[in-house]
Amino acid sequence: MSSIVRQSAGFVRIARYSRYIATRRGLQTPHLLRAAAAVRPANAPRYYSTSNQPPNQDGDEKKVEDAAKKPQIQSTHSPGPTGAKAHESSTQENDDSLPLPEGWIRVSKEDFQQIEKILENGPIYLPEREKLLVKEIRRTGVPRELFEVAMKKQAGTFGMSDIGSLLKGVNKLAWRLAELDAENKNNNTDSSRPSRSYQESSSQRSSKEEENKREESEQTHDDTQKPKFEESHFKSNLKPNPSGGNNPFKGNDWLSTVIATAVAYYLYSSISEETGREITWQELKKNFLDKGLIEKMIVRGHTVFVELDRDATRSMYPESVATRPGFNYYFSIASVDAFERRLEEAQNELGIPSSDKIPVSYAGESNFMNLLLAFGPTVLLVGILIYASRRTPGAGGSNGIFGFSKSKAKRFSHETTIKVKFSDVAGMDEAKQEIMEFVSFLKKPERFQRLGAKIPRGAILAGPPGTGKTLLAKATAGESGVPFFTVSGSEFVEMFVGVGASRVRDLFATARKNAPCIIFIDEIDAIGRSRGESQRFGGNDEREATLNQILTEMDGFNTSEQVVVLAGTNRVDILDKALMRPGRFDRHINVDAPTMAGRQDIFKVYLKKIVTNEDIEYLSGRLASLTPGFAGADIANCVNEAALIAARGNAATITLQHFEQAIERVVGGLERKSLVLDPIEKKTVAYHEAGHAICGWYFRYADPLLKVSIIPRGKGLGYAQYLPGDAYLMSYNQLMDRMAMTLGGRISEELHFPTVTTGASDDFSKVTSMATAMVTQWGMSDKVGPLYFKNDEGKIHKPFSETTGQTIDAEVKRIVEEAYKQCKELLIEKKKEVGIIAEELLRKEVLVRDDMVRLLGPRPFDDRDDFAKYFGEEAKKPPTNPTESPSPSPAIFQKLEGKDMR
Ligand SMILES: Nc1ncnc2c1ncn2[C@@H]1O[C@H](COP(=O)(O)OP(=O)(O)OP(=O)(O)O)[C@@H](O)[C@H]1O
Repeated sequence: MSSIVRQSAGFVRIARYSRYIATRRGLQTPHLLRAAAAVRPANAPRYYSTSNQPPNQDGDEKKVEDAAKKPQIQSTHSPGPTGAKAHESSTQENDDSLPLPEGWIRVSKEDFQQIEKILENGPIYLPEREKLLVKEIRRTGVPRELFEVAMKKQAGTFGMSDIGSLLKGVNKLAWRLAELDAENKNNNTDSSRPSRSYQESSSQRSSKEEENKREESEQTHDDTQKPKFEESHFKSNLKPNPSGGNNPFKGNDWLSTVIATAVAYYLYSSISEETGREITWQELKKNFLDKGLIEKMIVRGHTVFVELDRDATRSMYPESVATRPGFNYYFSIASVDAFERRLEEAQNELGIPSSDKIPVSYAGESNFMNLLLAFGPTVLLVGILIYASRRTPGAGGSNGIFGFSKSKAKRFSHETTIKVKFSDVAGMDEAKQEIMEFVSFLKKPERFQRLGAKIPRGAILAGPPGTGKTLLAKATAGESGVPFFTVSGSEFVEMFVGVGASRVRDLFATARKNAPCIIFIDEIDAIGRSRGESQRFGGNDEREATLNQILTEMDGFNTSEQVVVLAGTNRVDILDKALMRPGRFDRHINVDAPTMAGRQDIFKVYLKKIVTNEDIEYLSGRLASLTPGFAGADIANCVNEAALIAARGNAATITLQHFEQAIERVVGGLERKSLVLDPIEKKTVAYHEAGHAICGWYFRYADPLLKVSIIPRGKGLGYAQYLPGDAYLMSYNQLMDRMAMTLGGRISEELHFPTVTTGASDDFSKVTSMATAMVTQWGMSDKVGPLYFKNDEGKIHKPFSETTGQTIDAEVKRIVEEAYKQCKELLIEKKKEVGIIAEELLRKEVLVRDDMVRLLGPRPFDDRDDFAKYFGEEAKKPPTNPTESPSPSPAIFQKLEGKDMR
């Protein structure tokens, strides 16, 4: 395709050039017209007016005399090319004419008209003004090629093969006229030095004048009104230049001729006379078939071309286009059968004997077209595939097409994207410590190699979501300043078999090329799941092949290759043991949810990035104690939420209140202002939450209560917020108090309403799972004993006997009943207090710790240290947010113990 485009662009260039020769370099009309205009005022009357000639002009009189001495020129008309000799001989008869170069022919008036017609209508377009110059060819003669073409045209034998000659002739002529023009201009500018040739020209001019006048009177044309050029400008003693000067088409250069022919064909075919015309069957029958003028018919697809007997047609229709060579009528047919029938009938009607019937031949539409239609789509498809495969970097061969087998790992480099440093990762000092060793290995490998230490190949970072595993890996790359390739385990898995393994190969090959570098495979459990585990569910060969490839690649490193593989997962428990063995992922780094101090550090990192006037030390501590169980990602989100809340209120800085609103939003969910509870439901929710609050206040081991609310948020209709603190061990009593407190809502409903609601189901779920864990995992049941039964819901068979199962059920029930009894005794005792808190809740909707102290007096037990520091008497009081709009609603109650109670 592109070659065709290039080719036609080449034609266009040549065509332009050809035209350029004829119009710019050749005829130089603008100059000519300017020159003509300059002399016209003086000379025009002498040329174009016979009646207004000024009487006393010596020069003119002399010219008239000269003209009278010269013999009259008689044009010799030659009917065809054979008359060329006669034309050449006529050169002597015309003194006004210029010497004829070799291969040029003098033309008669009739021939001149014919040539003029060709030049005006021929393949090369001449602007109107330049056509006037064509008149000059009476004096210059014409190239033989042009003359012959003119004769052929006159005889009606002009064909495609003559186009080359025509163009060549036109070019030669254009060039000659241009030279004349150039010479005349030179003469004009050097008027102070009249040359001999000029004097000759002057003498010739008068004879020309005479001739013009004679022609004018003969033709009785009113040419006097037409603008004419000063002829003296074209008279010169210019030596003939048969080779055409600088003409690029000079001589018989075959290439020029071929190109010229091609250009001419292109131009001519676009403007030439028609080569065919559609005709109806009726017309064809009436005008040609019935008269026996049809020689042959050719069926091509659904078109029939009619070949006429040209001589017979010429004798019958001498003026018809049908007589032109190469001209054919054609008509369309619906089907070949129908056409044959019709033709047969028409010929039978005319009584044409079978031996004289019109021969019909059948031609394939076009071999090329047929081939194109048959093989084109296939060739195109194959071409596209090959093209696509070539475009894929490194494609072909083992990499296959479209890059399916290329690793999708994203590459980051120290200079461009990885700006994370260890200082940006807060609250996981041990993990940082572990991983920093990789950095020193990448930076100074010789320190390890010198002592014969083997460089660790990789580390698995395991921990809950959002705890900063990816961040830690990025910081490692940022600190070590090496390229960092990050890819998710799921990106190895594709629907094509073998793709995962080849992507692993590609990833490691790229990493080796860029060593030293770090590969980080996030969510490695997507491919690193234990092979034995997956067999149980039918297995997945593709995933296993990918895992095997990772194992192979990690084995394939030699100790000097500085490629470190880090992997992140939330499910380290299901990873294949082979992956975890030393020599592959040597280090197992736990990245757990941050402790209180860790959260404080993380808060500090993010508080630095926002605008706040609060004391960062106090603020970060308070926020950290408000957010037990929060991972780094939750903290980052919380700080951002606070900034958004502050911005929404057009605040100048972010205050503690904004942070607390943000935490509440993150913990409890979005406030549901549209949820309107009816009064009974609202009252039930208030008493339910008051039951929890009273339990939290009066049970010794309950977590400190922070806030009670009956504003619906997230999925819950109300909630009580406790601060459980970072408890790593829990005693039996703590568990019992927590269970009793969780049942406080339902028991309060029982005590204050005639019936109970569905709102306590989430409480029951928590209580049940706590009691079950006490019996089956924590060894807190004497009857079951110190046994551990893993609660795996996927397993069909329980890991204990039927009898043990019954014992477990009985023990779980017993523990829950004990907690129930404990709670009921307290709430019966504190029934009045429950009522006080519930009524206050109905009024204010949100109660904070201060309200509880005001209504119930101080809590009878000491608070935890951290709680006392940030929320006790000595601490600044957190601003309350009682202004949030009330909104009652149906169904489920949900409470929050920090984050755990969701
Ligand atoms: N210790 C931390 N210090 C600072 N920012 C942290 C920390 N942990 C998490 N973040 C923030 O949380 C975002 C998410 O962390 P990251 O993607 O590293 O978690 P992850 O453990 O890889 O999670 P997942 O297991 O879901 O992939 C980080 O971009 C960062 O903003």
